[in-house]
Amino acid sequence: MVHKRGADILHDPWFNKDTGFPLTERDRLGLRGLLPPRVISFEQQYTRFMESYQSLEKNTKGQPEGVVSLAKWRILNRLHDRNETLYYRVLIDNIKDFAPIIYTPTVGLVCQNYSGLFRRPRGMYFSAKDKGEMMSMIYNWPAQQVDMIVLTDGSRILGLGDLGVQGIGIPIGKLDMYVAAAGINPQRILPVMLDVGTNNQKLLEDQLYLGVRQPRLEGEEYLSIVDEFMEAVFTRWPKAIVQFEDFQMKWAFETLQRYRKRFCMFNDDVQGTAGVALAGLLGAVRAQGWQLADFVKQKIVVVGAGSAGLGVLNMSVQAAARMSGNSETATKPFFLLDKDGLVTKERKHIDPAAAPFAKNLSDIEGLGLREGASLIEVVKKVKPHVLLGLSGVGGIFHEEVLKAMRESDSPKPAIFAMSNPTMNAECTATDAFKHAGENIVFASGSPFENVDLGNGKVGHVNQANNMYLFPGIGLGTLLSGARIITDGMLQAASEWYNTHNVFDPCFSVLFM
Ligand SMILES: NC(=O)c1ccc[n+]([C@@H]2O[C@H](COP(=O)([O-])OP(=O)(O)OC[C@H]3O[C@@H](n4cnc5c(N)ncnc54)[C@H](O)[C@@H]3O)[C@@H](O)[C@H]2O)c1
Ligand SMILES: O=C(O)C[C@H](O)C(=O)O
Ligand SMILES: [Mg+2]
Repeated sequence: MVHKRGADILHDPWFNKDTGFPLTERDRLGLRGLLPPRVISFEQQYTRFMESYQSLEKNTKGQPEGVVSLAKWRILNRLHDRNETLYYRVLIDNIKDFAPIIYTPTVGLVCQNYSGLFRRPRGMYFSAKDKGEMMSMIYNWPAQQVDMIVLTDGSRILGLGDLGVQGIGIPIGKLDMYVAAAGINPQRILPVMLDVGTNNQKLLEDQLYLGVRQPRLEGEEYLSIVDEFMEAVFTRWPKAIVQFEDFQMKWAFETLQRYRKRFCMFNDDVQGTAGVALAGLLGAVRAQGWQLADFVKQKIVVVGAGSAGLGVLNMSVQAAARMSGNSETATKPFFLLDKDGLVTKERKHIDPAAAPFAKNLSDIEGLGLREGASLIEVVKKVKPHVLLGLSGVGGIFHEEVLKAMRESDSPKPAIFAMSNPTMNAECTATDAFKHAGENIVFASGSPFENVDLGNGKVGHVNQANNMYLFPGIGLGTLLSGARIITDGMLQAASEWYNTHNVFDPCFSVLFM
C-alpha cells in the first residue's frame, strides 16, 4: 500500500517507476502531468540503463581503473537513489559485473571519497551526540518492518583503517548483496552507522568531513552507545538480525561476546569470514586429492591475528577437533603470525584471543623456529599445505615467500590472499601463479581475473569473501525464526559450501 501521492512518489526510490507508471496509476496517484506523456516499459527502461552503462564503459576505456570504477559506481548509485525496483533488477541480472562496483573493491574507494561523493543520505546515523535519544530516533525510520541491519562504527573499513562516518558505504554494499543474493526485501533492510568519532587525523582536519569531529569514544562510554542502539533496535523490531561489520578487533570480539546470547546478531568479519575460509580450506583438502578427514593433517600458516584471522582459527580448530575427536591436539597444525612474526607462548603482552594459538617453543624448536620468526622463515621451515593471509598488508606474500611455497609438503599448495581491497591483497593472482607455480589452489578476498598460463592453460582464481556466506546466514536465520546465531550454524553453512564445490570456477555464478 502506497500512502504517498504525486511528486512525493516520484522522489521515493522505493515506489518510483519513473516513466514506467501506466496511465491508470498516473491518474490514481496524482501523477498526471508530472511525467512526459509516453509510458516506457520496464524492459525498455532496463535496456536504456544498460546502454548508458555500456557507453560509459566505452567512453572511459584507457582511463585509470579507480576513475572508471567510481564512474560506474556513480551511475549505479544514481539509479539506486531514483528507482530501487530497476536498480535491483539490473544488479541481480548482472551481479558478476556489478558486485565489484557496489561491493568490494570499489566500495572501499567510495568510503575513502565519501564526503565528495555524498549526495543523499542512505540508512541511519547514530552518533555520540545522540545518547539518550536513540529509542525515539529509531522510529524515524520510515519502514514498518526491518529484517536485516548491517551496523558499523567505521573503525576498520576493509584494510583501509579508521574511516569514521565514511564507512557507511560498507553496510550499504553488504545489504545490496542481501537483496541480490538472498532475495531480502529491499524495503526491510537498514544500513547503520554508529558514529562514535574517529582517530583518523586527516578526517578530523577535513572541513568537509561529515561525521562527528572528535576522537573515538572508548571503554564504558563506547559500550553504552552500542547498548543503547541495540536496545532501541530490538524494541522496535524484535525479530530483526544485526550484522556487525568492520569493527576494530577489540570491539568486534567484545560486542560479539556481549550480545550473541541476548540478541539475534553475528559478527561477519569474525564468523562469516571463518565460515568461508573453512569451506575453502576443506575444499583445498579435496582439491589436493585427499579425504576430508585429512584436514587435520594439513599444516596451515595464518598471517594476521586480527578479528578475521582469529575467527578463522577458532572455527578451523573446532572443525579439526570434531574430525579427529581430540581437542587437545587440534591447534597443532596451525601457525599464527602477526605484525611481530610467529606467535609463541614466549610472546610478551599476548592478546588473550590469540593465546590459544600461540606455539609451545618445544613444538617448533625442532623446525629451527623461535618466537617472532619471520614469514619467510616460517614458510621455508614449516613447508605448509596452506598459506592464508588476513593481515591487511598488500604484497606481504612477496616473490621469495611465494617461491618458498614451491617446497610445500603438498604438490598442490593453497594460497589464500584474503585481505581487501585489491591493493591490500597479500599477493596478486598473477604473482601467485608466476612464483608459486601452476599447481596452486588460489583464492583472494577481492576479485582477480583468471591467469593465462600460456599453452592454453588457465590459473583459476576463486574468491574467498564472506559475501558467499552472510546472505545465506541472514536468510536462514530469518526463515527459521532462530532466536540467536550459533557457531554451529556457521559451521553447517561452511560444510554445505564444501559439499557444493567451492573451488568450481563456476561457483560464483551458481551461487548467484
Ligand atoms: N576475504 C574476506 O572475506 C575478509 C573478511 C574479513 C576481513 N578481511 C580482510 O582481512 C584484513 C584484516 O582484517 P581484520 O579485521 O582481521 O583486521 P585486524 O586489524 O583486526 O587484524 C590485522 C592483523 O594483521 C596483523 N598484521 C599487520 N601487519 C602484519 C605483517 N606485516 N605481518 C603479519 N601480520 C600483520 C596485525 O598484527 C593484526 O593481527 C582486512 O584487509 C580485511 O579487509 C577479508
Ligand atoms: O567486505 C568485504 O569484502 C569482506 C570483509 O568483510 C572485509 O572486511 O574485508
Ligand atoms: Mg568486513
